[in-house]
Amino acid sequence: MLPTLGYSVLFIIGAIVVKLVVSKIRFTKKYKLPNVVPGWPFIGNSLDVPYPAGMWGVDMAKKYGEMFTVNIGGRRLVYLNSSRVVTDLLEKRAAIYSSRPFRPMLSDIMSGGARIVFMGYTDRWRNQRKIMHSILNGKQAEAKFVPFQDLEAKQLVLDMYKEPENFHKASQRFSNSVILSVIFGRRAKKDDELLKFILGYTQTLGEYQFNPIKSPADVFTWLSNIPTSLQWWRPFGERFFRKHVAMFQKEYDALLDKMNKGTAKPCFAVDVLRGTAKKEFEIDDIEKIYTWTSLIEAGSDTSRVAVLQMMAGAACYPEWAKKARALLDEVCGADANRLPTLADRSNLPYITAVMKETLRWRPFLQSGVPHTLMRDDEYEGYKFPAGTEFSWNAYSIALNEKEYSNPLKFEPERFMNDDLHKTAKGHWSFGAGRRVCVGLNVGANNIWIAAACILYCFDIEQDLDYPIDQFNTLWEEPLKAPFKVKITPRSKAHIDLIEREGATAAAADY
Ligand code: HEM
Repeated sequence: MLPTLGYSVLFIIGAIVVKLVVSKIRFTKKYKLPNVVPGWPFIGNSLDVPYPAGMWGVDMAKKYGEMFTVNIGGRRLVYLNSSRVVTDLLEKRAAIYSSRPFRPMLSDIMSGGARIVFMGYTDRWRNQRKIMHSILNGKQAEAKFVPFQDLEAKQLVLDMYKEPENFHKASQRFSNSVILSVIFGRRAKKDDELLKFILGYTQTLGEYQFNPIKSPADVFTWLSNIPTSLQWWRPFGERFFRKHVAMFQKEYDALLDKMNKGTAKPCFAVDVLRGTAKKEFEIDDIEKIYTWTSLIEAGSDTSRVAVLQMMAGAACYPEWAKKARALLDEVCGADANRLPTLADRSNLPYITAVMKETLRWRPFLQSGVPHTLMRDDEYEGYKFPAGTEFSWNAYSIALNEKEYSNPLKFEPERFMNDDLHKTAKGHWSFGAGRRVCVGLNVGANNIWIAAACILYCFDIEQDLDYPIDQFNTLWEEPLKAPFKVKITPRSKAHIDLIEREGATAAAADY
């Protein structure tokens, strides 16, 4: 009996090995991927990619050149390390390079299949994207956002003045409040419950991204076919989903209550609930919740981090901040006459360059976001199978001197050119092709007004006892300040201005 069982097991193992070898030979005959990085059997390079991956990406690009391929548990991910190849593939061939990897845990279990950022290139994605586009872009949308951005920036400088050590919290509240006002018609409070909840779960989503231990089915996707009772990761994912829906349901119910009492402010959610929004918005409640939630999380986290990076840039390279200050003084007065507003954009092109350089200097998504190829493709002698993933290697492009002169330096002058007002041109921080950030105009204005008000009001300096690590800082650190910095008001007149305009902003209660 035993020898027979032993032979059977040996036979099965042998058959699997032969199958693997045959499919590998077939694959190698048919396809050719660029610079395949050696990995371990079965798990490939799953354990090699650190988080954050920025400086790892820089080193790998130096070693392998314009493209290299890693294997994450059988999924092939090609890193694109130059603007040339990102443009050729993700931009020019966007029609077939715009899907997303299949993520049974993150997308389906944890997000009910309704979170746009994880969706494939499907009709559902197109519809949600259309909805978001209509909320975020165009002249009418801008007219809705700008008053909130101006108001929240005033409170931002007040919060930084009162509690400079909590500058990260001030930035969190600022960006979150802008998008909350547009979506739910309410401001974010200090230590807002929803904001804390978002910061907590975005960190969890980050930790679960392609983590073979926490989220094995996203790495070894075939695991999603085993019986659900054996999927040990599933109960956590389902709990995460239920908690998420319950939290946003609370917002939804609070808004319904305000609508019944006649106290609801005009906002996007009210339009949807009253049925006055467009036809695309006829979607089920889970999808409504995820449309709002995606806007609130993507709209908060990215801008809050960018504002902190702008401050790190000012502390590390003070000469550009001095120049920006002088230009702001010409427009708003050297004696602290008034805070800048977004209406000043046409008179302050240098601040627009500061906004673009903030995005270029240290991209928020350090090694990009994978786009999935939808059918087989060929490029410069390589043959890619459908399903291959491609990511722009953001840090490696941003810090490469073939792409930018003096790339380590924060130097807004590099953007003072004819493309200044093309927000996404000259850097890849908003992504590429058809998946490019749908909120880029809102994000750009958030950074613009925050930078203008902060640079006008404060001296931002390094704390020499704690120099800023420009390369390995985890900028998106959710619970504490990612670096130390000294924030000092410029003068008594500036303090008066901050208190005066900040107090009016803080009093706006809705
Ligand atoms: C500094 C600000 C921002 C940065 C750096 C940023 C960056 C990005 C990046 C890199 C992507 C992925 C692009 C790709 O896959 O090619 C993305 C997608 C997205 N962003 Fe932003 N973003 C910012 C602000 C915003 C804002 C303010 C909103 C909304 C209010 C927003 C909403 C979204 C959404 C919904 C997606 C998913 C789009 C899709 O998958 O089709 N973002 N963003």
